[in-house]
Amino acid sequence: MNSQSAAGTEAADGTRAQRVLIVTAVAAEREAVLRGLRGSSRFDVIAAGAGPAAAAAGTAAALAAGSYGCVVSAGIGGGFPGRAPVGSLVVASEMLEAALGAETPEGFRSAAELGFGSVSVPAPGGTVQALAAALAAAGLTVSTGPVLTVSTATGTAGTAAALAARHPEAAAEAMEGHGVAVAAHALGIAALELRAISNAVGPRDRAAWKINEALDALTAAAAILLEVL
Ligand SMILES: O=C(O)c1cccc(C(=O)CC[C@H]2O[C@@H](n3cnc4c(=O)[nH]cnc43)[C@H](O)[C@@H]2O)c1
Repeated sequence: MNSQSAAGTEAADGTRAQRVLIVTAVAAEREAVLRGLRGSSRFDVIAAGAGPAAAAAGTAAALAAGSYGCVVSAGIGGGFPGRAPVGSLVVASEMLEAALGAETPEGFRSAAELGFGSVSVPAPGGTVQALAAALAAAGLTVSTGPVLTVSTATGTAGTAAALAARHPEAAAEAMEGHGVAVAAHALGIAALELRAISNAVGPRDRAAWKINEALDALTAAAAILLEVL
């Protein structure tokens, strides 16, 4: 007899049986995650490509080929100033599609405002809190909050301000989380998003991105995923 929770499937002997799929965008992120997982056979890690479409398609294909209890969108991301500093980690409370909508003379109208239905997939709250607590206990800087999925990385102060005004609780932005979550949700599988912050959301300064620092944080966080999921 197994007891099921968002954080895992615990067998009668106390062992966890849940298989976990981790979806990154690029190979460097996949390798960073694999370093942290230290060869655990319970986790599969794929690099599905950048953007929500590639992420959703890659996730759906992997879920069709295997049996998983949980899916994690993981990688580097941009942090909203004052919420998620460079080098820190963000565990998403929800994976929110922020780019889908329409321009109007009065400004951007979101897909939700246009009546397209929900553009947000909530993460399982207990697991989010457990993961954030475990990351903090390991000495890592972590915050929780919505992570926005965008198709164009923010590159101006104006876009950053507009996004922050529309989503004042947002902690980070990246390009895949909502796609991964929609694919998982369609199969009734819990989805999480974990971002290591490489840059601030704001005026583009690619040379200033701390990619290696963020990949190191991602490796450290993956080691904690082993304990929590
Ligand atoms: O150039 C490299 O060495 C390198 C190593 C690892 C990752 C990359 C990427 O460019 C990853 C692309 C991926 O990163 C996310 N991301 C990061 N910052 C932002 C942002 O400010 N806004 C949106 N997305 C961001 C995103 O998920 C991309 O798919 C390069």
